[in-house]
Amino acid sequence: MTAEDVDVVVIGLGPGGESLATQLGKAGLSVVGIDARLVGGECPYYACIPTKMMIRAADALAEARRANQLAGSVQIQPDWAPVAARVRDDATANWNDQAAVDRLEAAGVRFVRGYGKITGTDEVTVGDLVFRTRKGIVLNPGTDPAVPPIDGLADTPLWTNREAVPATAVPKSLIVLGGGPVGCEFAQVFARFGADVTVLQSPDRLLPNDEPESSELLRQIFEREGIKVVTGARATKVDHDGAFHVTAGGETYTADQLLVATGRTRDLAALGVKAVGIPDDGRFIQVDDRMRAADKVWAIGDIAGTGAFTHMSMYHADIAVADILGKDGPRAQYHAVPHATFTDPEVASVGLTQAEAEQQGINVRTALTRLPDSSRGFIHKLGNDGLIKLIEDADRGFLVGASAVGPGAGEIIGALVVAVHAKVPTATLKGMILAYPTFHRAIGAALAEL
Ligand SMILES: Cc1cc2nc3c(=O)[nH]c(=O)nc-3n(C[C@H](O)[C@H](O)[C@H](O)COP(=O)(O)OP(=O)(O)OC[C@H]3O[C@@H](n4cnc5c(N)ncnc54)[C@H](O)[C@@H]3O)c2cc1C
Ligand SMILES: NC(=O)c1ccc[n+]([C@@H]2O[C@H](COP(=O)([O-])OP(=O)(O)OC[C@H]3O[C@@H](n4cnc5c(N)ncnc54)[C@H](O)[C@@H]3O)[C@@H](O)[C@H]2O)c1
Repeated sequence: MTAEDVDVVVIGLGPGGESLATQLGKAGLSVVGIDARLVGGECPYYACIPTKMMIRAADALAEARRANQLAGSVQIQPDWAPVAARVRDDATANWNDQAAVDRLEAAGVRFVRGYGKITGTDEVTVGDLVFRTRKGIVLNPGTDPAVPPIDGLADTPLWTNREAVPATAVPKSLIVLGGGPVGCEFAQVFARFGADVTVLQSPDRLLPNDEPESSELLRQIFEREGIKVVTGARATKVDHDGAFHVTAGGETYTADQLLVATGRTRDLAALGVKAVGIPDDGRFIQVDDRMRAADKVWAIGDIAGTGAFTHMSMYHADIAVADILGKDGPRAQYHAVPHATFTDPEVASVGLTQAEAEQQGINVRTALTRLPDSSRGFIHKLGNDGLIKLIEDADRGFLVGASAVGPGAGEIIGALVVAVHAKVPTATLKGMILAYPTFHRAIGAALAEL
């Protein structure tokens, strides 16, 4: 096979890879973008966008139910059909990426659908095509759902996010294995559409990467909504006889459907990373602050292990683009990475948790205020659950982390991202004027406790 010479090959076109390839193509480089599945990756077709459409619908139902106590009498007949149609038609164009391929090609990128592999220094093979790169290779392979090696689980008709997103009907009953962001978001959606949902989570709380107070509040709300939450429950056995029977923590739970949401994985050996000196036995690819993983190799997105979020993939892309184009762009820094889990209430955070700050030896001072105690919480009444927690470095006098749980917490956290990112002195934050009566005004109440 004769190799073709190009400037850059991008293996995997998740949100970051797509953006990077587009930027480099527009900058005049000869770029080949390779994806085995759909251009844009998990986020537009099986993750962020369709799941947030499902959540929008589930939240509309919850809000309509609240109207019964706030605004009269409302009759609700949940129907999954409009949700499934919106996911199929609006979010994913029936899982067709032609529009994304067209956009990429309009930017001058050559798109190849197939599984790309590094087959030598500066060399990538996809099917019977071989490319030799002048400037380098960018890896944006993202992750596949991880299905744990539980006795009896393989070969059952389980769901991961890739089957739950295209679902055309709501199961009567659902076991959700894993209480991280994926498990929690889906659990509440399907419960609000009438499924009898049980979450089995092996750690002792939901969303273990968030503050314990956030986890505890979400658990209370899930239980209030009729979702069964079993923590400390590591699944060890699955039987399927039409229904799923999952054994965890000595008990057996039965449901019509099982959704596995136990994390993500990527086979680095299949990507051929060893050919450029990158170890292929770990979960992630180590990168420096310019996203360099090896000589003339960059890795961006989930695979970099700095937070599996679309905003991180896009952030990495811009840094790698600047480096590839030889520009003196900003270096990656991770002291103010935000995330939001879009349950109701939303659970958002930025920077360090209290435990992480303490582990780093920071002299931590914390403050916590509850949204129902705020004026806006009092007005809002039903659905006002939430909190704001601040983590201050007391010696240096600025916030190193913060959490917000509540209606619109993913928006509230924006103000705290600015504070943590820019290391704004706590004294300066205390002088802010916050509009009345907003939920974010509770940040002021929390600051007053520091
Ligand atoms: C259910 C769910 C909901 C989520 N919701 C949110 C959210 O609300 N907000 C948020 O910020 N994040 C969310 N995420 C996370 C988000 O989807 C990812 O962080 C995001 O997609 C970025 O991933 P990535 O750029 O690393 O690559 P991915 O999106 O995983 O895409 C990688 C692409 O590479 C391709 N590929 C892999 N290997 C090869 C190869 N060897 N050759 C060719 N192609 C290859 C794959 O086919 C895929 O298209 C969610 C995730 C899930 C599962
Ligand atoms: N809104 C968002 O930003 C959003 C939404 C969804 C997913 N994501 C990202 O996608 C990634 C994947 O999310 P996820 O929730 O699948 O993974 P996760 O790793 O965050 O959570 C999975 C949970 O399942 C538990 N678990 C593992 N094996 C188990 C078993 N056998 N029995 C019971 N519990 C078990 C794990 O301990 C963990 O707490 C995350 O990194 C997250 O950042 C982000």
